[in-house]
Amino acid sequence: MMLRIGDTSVDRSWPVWDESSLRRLERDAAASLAAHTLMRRAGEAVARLARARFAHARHVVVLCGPGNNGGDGLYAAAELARHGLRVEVSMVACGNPSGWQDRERPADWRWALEQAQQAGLRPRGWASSEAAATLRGAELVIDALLGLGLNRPPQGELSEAIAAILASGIPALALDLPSGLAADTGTAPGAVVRAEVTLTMLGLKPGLLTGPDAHACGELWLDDLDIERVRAVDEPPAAITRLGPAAAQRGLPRISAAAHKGERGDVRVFGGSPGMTGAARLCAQAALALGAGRVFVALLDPSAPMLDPTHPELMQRQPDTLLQQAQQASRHGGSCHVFGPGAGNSPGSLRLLQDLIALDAPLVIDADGLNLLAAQPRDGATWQALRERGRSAWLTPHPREAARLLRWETTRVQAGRLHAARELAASSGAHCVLKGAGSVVASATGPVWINASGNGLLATAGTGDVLAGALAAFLAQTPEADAVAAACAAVWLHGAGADLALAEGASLRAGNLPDWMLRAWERLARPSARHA
Ligand SMILES: NC(=O)C1=CN([C@@H]2O[C@H](COP(=O)(O)OP(=O)(O)OC[C@H]3O[C@@H](n4cnc5c(N)ncnc54)[C@H](OP(=O)(O)O)[C@@H]3O)[C@@H](O)[C@H]2O)[C@@H](O)CC1
Ligand SMILES: Nc1ncnc2c1ncn2[C@@H]1O[C@H](COP(=O)(O)OP(=O)(O)O)[C@@H](O)[C@H]1O
Ligand SMILES: [K+]
Repeated sequence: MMLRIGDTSVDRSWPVWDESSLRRLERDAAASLAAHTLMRRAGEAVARLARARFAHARHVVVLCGPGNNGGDGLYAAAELARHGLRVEVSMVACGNPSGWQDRERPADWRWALEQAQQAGLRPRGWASSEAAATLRGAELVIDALLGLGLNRPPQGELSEAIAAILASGIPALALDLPSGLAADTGTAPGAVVRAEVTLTMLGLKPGLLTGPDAHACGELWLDDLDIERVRAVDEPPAAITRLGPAAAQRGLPRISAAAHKGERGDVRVFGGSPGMTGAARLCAQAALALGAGRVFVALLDPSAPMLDPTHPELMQRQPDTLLQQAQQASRHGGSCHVFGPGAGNSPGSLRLLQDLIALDAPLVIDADGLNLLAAQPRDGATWQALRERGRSAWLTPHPREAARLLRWETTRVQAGRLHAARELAASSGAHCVLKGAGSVVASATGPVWINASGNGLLATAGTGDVLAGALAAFLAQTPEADAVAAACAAVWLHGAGADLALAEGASLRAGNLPDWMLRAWERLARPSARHA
């Protein structure tokens, strides 16, 4: 079965596999199949997609590397030649042709080379001096240089071939992964192919969904090579799961027809020190828009006006008053607190954060709340209280905030986003939403989700405050047992709103993001889901 990931008509909760799990799956599958079956299926799938997706291409160059990724490419080349296309095959970093059938080479690779030769192809070695000529006139280049086996920056012929693809401007169909992209992390240690389309085999890899170079994959397709075990699952989620609309839909708050405002959750937002009141207001406005029954906001700037005339529904209180209200209410459920947007770093802010951590209500810690936390010793009382609290806490760092919390460099966070999010969750006992393209939702135990929605339009001030407010609105309306599903819904809608804005060519700013999120919600929710 082959399909385009992101096609909403077939969206499922796709499991995502790290390299070692994929290798295990491959071994298990290969053990019960005739020799070379997986490579045959992979090559056939690539040829099928090449012919369908690049139907105009009559002249195809296939660049094959020294491992099984190259073997898949050789079999795909044979298939394309059998369909009458003009196909040229270049063997990159494969050494002298006289050694291609040496026993040290992978058996599948040697078999695929024979298949290509039997199809009438004459694979040639890579000639550095003729790099540009190798690709000249081609309408499609199939990148079968490196896949799962990347273990160091591409050098020599491999980096030359990647550079030639990049310089040629010819559309590239990457086989399994864009060559140079690390499957587990979405980083590129050196040059990386920028593919128009990637057809990945067997299962999705984290590095195609999150990480600084994940976007190198372009349009993403999956072929499961007809291995039953890797099919999309609904329940329970895999260890790592792609967060798409199907999963988001399951986490949407259910609003009963007879609901009253007390049942739709109270959100209390603490933040907005002098000069930063907008951050707390944006957060509160988002909580309101996303359906919280009542939203209270305490601004830490004592001179801030007590009314937001654009949003008279918001109830503004002094910080001490709102804290007292939170202390009295927190045991009754149906509320969520947010600490952080624009909160500053004064001793008073820290005390407030500590008081909120001590309460028995869900708590979202964002922005300055995370910076205050980062400045506290890991073995001190604040972190200890966070680890020991009974109700869920949510940390929503962007990569730099995560780096401060973990005491790492930001580049280290970005070089292993799943690892960073898990590490943060494990050390704090809280759930973590590591923001940035492909946001990662992780818990101390339990599965990790990688968000599939969102785009660069979100890279504008205040959109993180909106996420914190939306998250709080959903958590306040959801029983603790379903908190992760609700958070996933909020994270997905946040990106999906931006995707709708992009599709319509509209401008996006934090202030109108909640409206776009509601439109995304409208599209997602069947009437029965919203009003069940
Ligand atoms: N496992 C699966 O689930 C399935 C796998 N399938 C296919 O197999 C592919 C994985 O094959 P693979 O393991 O042979 O690795 P691959 O990426 O071809 O390269 C390894 C070779 O490259 C070399 N090399 C690495 N980095 C290098 C560098 N920077 N610069 C230079 N050389 C470098 C490395 O050399 P070495 O480290 O040994 O010196 C080795 O020779 C996978 O992506 C998919 O296409 C599917 O068909 C079925 C399901
Ligand atoms: N290129 C991108 N693709 C997807 N999401 C993005 C991108 N850039 C930013 N975002 C999202 O936008 C939000 C920005 O949050 P944050 O950095 O906290 O901003 P602020 O502090 O200004 O509110 C996060 O949810 C992040 O995931
Ligand atoms: K590749």
